[in-house]
Amino acid sequence: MAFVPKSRSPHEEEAVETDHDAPNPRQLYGFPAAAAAPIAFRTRGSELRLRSSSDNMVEEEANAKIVEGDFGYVLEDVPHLVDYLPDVPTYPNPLQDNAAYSVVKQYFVNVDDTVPYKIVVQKNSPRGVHFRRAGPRQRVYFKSDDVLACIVTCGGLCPGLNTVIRELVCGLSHMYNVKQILGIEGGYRGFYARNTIPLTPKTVNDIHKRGGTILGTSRGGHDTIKIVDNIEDRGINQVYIIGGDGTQKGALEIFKEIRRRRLKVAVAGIPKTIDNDIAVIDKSFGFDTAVEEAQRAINAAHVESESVENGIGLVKLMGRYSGFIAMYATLASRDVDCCLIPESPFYLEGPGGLFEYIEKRLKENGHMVIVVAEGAGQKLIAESMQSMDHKDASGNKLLLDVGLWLSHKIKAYFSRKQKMVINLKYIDPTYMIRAIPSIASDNVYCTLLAHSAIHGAMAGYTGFTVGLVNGRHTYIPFHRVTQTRNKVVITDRMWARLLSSTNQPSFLSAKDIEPKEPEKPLEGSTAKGNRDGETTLPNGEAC
Ligand SMILES: Nc1ncnc2c1ncn2[C@@H]1O[C@H](COP(=O)(O)OP(=O)(O)O)[C@@H](O)[C@H]1O
Ligand SMILES: O=P(O)(O)OC[C@H]1O[C@](O)(COP(=O)(O)O)[C@@H](O)[C@@H]1O
Ligand SMILES: [Mg+2]
Repeated sequence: MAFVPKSRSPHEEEAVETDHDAPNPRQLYGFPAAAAAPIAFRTRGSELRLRSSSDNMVEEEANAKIVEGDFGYVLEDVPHLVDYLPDVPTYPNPLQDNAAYSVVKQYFVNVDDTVPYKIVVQKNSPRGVHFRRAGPRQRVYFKSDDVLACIVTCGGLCPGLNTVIRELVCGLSHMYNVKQILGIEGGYRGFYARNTIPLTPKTVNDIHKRGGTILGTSRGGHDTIKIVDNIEDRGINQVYIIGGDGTQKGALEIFKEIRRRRLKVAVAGIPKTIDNDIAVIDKSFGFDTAVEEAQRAINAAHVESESVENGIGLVKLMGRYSGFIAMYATLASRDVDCCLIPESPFYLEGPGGLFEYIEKRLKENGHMVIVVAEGAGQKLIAESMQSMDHKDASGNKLLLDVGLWLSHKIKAYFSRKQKMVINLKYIDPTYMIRAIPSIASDNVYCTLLAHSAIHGAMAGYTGFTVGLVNGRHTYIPFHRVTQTRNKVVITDRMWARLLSSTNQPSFLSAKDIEPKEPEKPLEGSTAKGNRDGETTLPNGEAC
């Protein structure tokens, strides 16, 4: 039977009389209680339809839970425990008795709330893809005393990791009275190779003031079966996984195995990447801190270069596949004359090349500052060094040092030109910008991400990652943030702003610029890459 929402007071949008009457997301979105063919249902006067059913429903749900509504509305929903445990009981949310939160009008998120992915629309645009809004629900699927949560951090460091750990521990304790929280040490392999450490608000109280992660981290070592065996053996029922694209892929595997075993375990991801390369989300935590810290290196490069004749300050910043840190640090600094990123191939010799530009800048200004993202120019270096492709333990490409290579090439070029003596200082602050504690604004952001993850897991959602989409906190299916990578689009306005502010050559000719595909209506999960086909600003705007 279709679910008909009852009349709602602000605190009653999910009102039910008994624990077992809680609206079941399976029913809400057309799944019958047990896996079978989808059914249509009506809510708030609009028809929502499951896009498709298949014989292999379980696998399909792991990858996509798509609901279609009127006027091209598409919800890319996240899994829920009741998808495979239809009889799991619910309880009133303890937040309704919490002195701090109970006074907030409409504290609980309306069960129908979703957030649009594309917000620039025209009169006849379809409503497009939406994600479920994050936040506390009126009913929860875990009794506080029964929760045994664990937290793990994986991949490279990023400012704010400790803040997220702290806020998960304090949020679980203070909002949901959870008493049992374990830290998994040393990344994924810590599940099966290390002992756990108990975490309490007291033990994590001031960790946000420290860089790194108190839990330790690692690359490689993801063994799904061993990890889930361990989760099951320890009786863990909420798993909070903080990490980048690789980590979220690992989290999806863990979720799928947990669901295959029909365990009542919620798996929530908190995306971490200093490179800001995770798809869909507006910005990753720690990114602002990284850009801020990069200013110190750029300032030093500027001071050094303008103090000598023909001074060149060269700064290498992080950015394996995406040049967001370099682009934003350059735009913020205004002292940078040239920014090189992985997305924008460049060349050294000849007209329109880097050497010609350096020479011109030095003649005009007597000094210059170059910022290079570590992933820039990799093809060029590989060609000149005939290097092999090396990978790290997680399978990420190991980069050749573009900073050292470029220093050497620039020096060699100008030593051949005897009339121009240059003075080059190379600064490599790459690890300094990610090993520091997060700045105030990132700390607040970390709190909200941690709280979103907790509310989602308590409400029975699973197999999701939290993320800011157009300034609103959402739950996003894992596969959505791992199938593509967020990159600077060099034919969009933000890169044009950078080119105009530095005056550097674009290193592109008209034939290098692929014609933009004509805009197609977004179709559910087929929509890939940046929304609106434009560069996503870390502040959430598209431009
Ligand atoms: N495709 C994958 N499937 C399962 N686990 C993965 C996958 N890719 C990476 N991982 C695991 O995720 C963890 C972190 O990955 P890594 O790429 O190093 O960092 P990040 O998550 O920051 O991108 C590692 O333990 C790695 O083994
Ligand atoms: O920690 P390592 O292995 O030296 O890795 C350095 C890489 O880590 C990064 O900080 C990104 O790390 P993640 O993929 O873990 O987010 C890159 O900027 C850099 O290339
Ligand atoms: Mg990564």
